[in-house]
Parts: sequence; C-alpha cells; structure tokens
Amino acid sequence: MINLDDYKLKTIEEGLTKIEFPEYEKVSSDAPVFYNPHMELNRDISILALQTFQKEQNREIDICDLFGGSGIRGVRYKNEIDGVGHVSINDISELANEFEQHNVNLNNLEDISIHNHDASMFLRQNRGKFDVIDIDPFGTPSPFLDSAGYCARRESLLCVTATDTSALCGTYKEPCIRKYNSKPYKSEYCHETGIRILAGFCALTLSKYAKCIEVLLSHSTEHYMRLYLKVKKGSKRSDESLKNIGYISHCKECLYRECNKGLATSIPDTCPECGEKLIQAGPLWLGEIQNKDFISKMIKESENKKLNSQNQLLKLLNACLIESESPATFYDVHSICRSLKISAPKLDLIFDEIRNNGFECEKTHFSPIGIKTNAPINKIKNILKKLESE
Ligand SMILES: C[S@@+](CC[C@H](N)C(=O)[O-])C[C@H]1O[C@@H](n2cnc3c(N)ncnc32)[C@H](O)[C@@H]1O
Ligand SMILES: [Zn+2]
Repeated sequence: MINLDDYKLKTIEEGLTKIEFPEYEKVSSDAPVFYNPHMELNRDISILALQTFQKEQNREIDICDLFGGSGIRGVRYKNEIDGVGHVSINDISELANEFEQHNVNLNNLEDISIHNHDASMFLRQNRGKFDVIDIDPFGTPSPFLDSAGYCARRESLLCVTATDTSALCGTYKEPCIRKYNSKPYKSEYCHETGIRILAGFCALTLSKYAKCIEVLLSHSTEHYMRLYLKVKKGSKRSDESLKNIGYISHCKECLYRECNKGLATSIPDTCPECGEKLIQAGPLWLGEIQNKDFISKMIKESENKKLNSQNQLLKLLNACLIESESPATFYDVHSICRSLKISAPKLDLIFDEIRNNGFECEKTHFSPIGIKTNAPINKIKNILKKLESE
C-alpha cells in the first residue's frame, strides 16, 4: 500500500472538480502521476462532447477513462456531466491508481471503479460495456485502437488524443507509415492532413470489427490532436463509410491539390496546372471532420457548465463549426503570396473578393491565415494579385 503522506501534494481545480497529485518539476511522462495543465481545454471540450452525446442518447452512459493518470477525466466526467452511470478509470501505474481513488474520495463520488491493467487488456475484458471510451495516452493511440474497435458498442462515443503530431504532420515520414500505415506530407495544411490520417486509421481499424465512424468534432491544438467519433455497427455501413478513405495529391510548385476517394483508386501523377510531379498523402479520411449539428449543441451546452477555458473553447468550437461544410485542405495566404512574390493583402478583403467571385470561402481553426474555399488555386492567385495591385 502506498502512503500518500510520503508525497508533497499539489491541488488544482478544473470545472467543479478538485484534484490532488504529487508535485513535479515539469510536465513529462516521468512525473510520478501525470497531470498536464495545458490539457484543461481538451478536458473542458470533452465535458461538453460527452454531455451532448448523453443528451442525444437520452439514457445513462457508462464511461471508460482508459489512461487515468491522476483520474481527472473520469472524476470530472462523473462529477460534471448529467446522466452518467458507472465510470471505470484504468491505468497501468499503481501509484496513479492510488491517486485516482484519492481524487474520487476527495470529490465524494460513488459508482467509480479503479483498475490496474494494460489498456488493451482492460478493453478486451470489458467488451460492449462502455458507451464512451476515452483514449488519452502518451504519444500515439495507434496500438490501442484494435482493442477499442473490438470493445466499442453500437451507438457509442470514442474519444482519441494523439500527441505524436510530428509523425501525423509528416515532420518524420517513417513513424507515420509505421504507426498509422499512411504516408504524411508536410504541407502548409499538414495539421489537417494529420487529423485526416488519424481519422482514416480509426475508420480502417474499426472496420475489421464491422464498425464504422462518424467524426463529430476534431481539433488540432498546441501539441496534440483530438477526435470525437460516433461508432456505429454493421458491415454494410462500414463498407459505405470506407468510401471516405482516399488520398490528397499536392503540387509543391504551384500549390494545386486534389482529393480522390477510394483505397485502390487511380491517383494522378502530374499537376494538371504546371506539369510538376504530384506528392501523395494517404490513405486518409476525406469525409466530414466537423459535424455542424453536434458542435452547435456543444456550444449551447457550454451555457450550462462552469468551465475555466470557456472563452478559448467557444472560440475554437465556433471556428470548427464555421469550417464544418468546407472542402478538405486549405490555402495558406502567406505561402501563395510568397510564391507570387507579392505582399499579402488584408484577409477580410481576400474573403470578400473570393465570395464576390461566386465561391465559398471560410476561415479554419487549423491556421489564422488559412482559407477553406472551393475556388481553384489559379483563381485565388488572380484575386491576390488584383488585390495587391489596388
Ligand atoms: C497522458 S497520461 C493520461 C492523462 C490523463 N488522461 C489526463 O487527462 O490528465 C497517460 C497515462 O497512461 C498510463 N499508461 C501508460 N501505458 C499504459 C498502458 N499500456 N495501459 C494503461 N495505462 C497506461 C500512464 O501511467 C499515464 O498515467
Ligand atoms: Zn503544379
């Protein structure tokens, strides 16, 4: 039995919940019990997503916090979300388990159990028991997705964090191929490509268990990516859903890009605009990555909750909402202007001009200088040149 009195404790408050854990020097996986204050926004958004999901399901939901750490997710989910049944908090570290129990007691909560298993083993032993599975590991979630696919029940919610963004964004190509069986490409929209690679890998992995995904919300924030996936069951549905897997072909010379759905589809080799060789990224998810209806409900739900990151999360959720019906990939104004050797016109003017030309045009949470539009690259270049000369 570990004696908590041996540790100098730090106390923090998030939402309506108080948590204690051993004080540490800096955030790292070497901390005796892991707690990262920079993830509060992630946890606050999770509170809204799980509450929205619970209301949509209109029943009690049982939750699995698979990588508990201090237990902050599981404890907050039970403490701050209505309609929660049993919460299971799992962690491979016994010390983490001690603090998870301590934090359950600190918040006077019942109907929470603490477990000490390898994450995959825990899911395999509890097939079909959870309405929500939250995967928040160190680094990549990839090794745990098979067990999540095996365990997930129909009409459930799968939440996935990935902190190995350098692999997903293509800074290092091999780790992405190894972990996600997908080729990344480090373009100006690589964070979106990364999220699509992660979603595509989830879809392909779950399809082995005749389950498919609908992406409800996805965001790339600071050092991590996070997906909220609705899981449905059925082989026909899975076949249908996999039609969203495909490739992005990119020209680094003129910034042209195109998306082609299909795993074994033919992909163009050369750029139709300038004749340069195209670079391919994928397989990845080319379906929706933001669900307008779900995100609108989350924004409404934020009025009912006390969340420290309220302003920041509303900014992020509204940005995700705005981009929800836009095409895959975005253009980076500075990259295009650099290639044209002109200075960048004001962003508002660019948006107005693209719309005046009859195209859709929206901002994106992925980048403050990103444009999501159905206008082709040459049209955008002409608009930028015209605006710059005025
Ligand atoms: C990133 S931390 C979890 C953070 C926590 N969810 C939060 O929001 O603060 C990852 C945790 O996973 C645990 N862990 C590492 N490998 C594991 C495995 N194979 N199975 C279960 N837990 C594991 C670590 O002990 C650590 O507490
Ligand atoms: Zn080109």
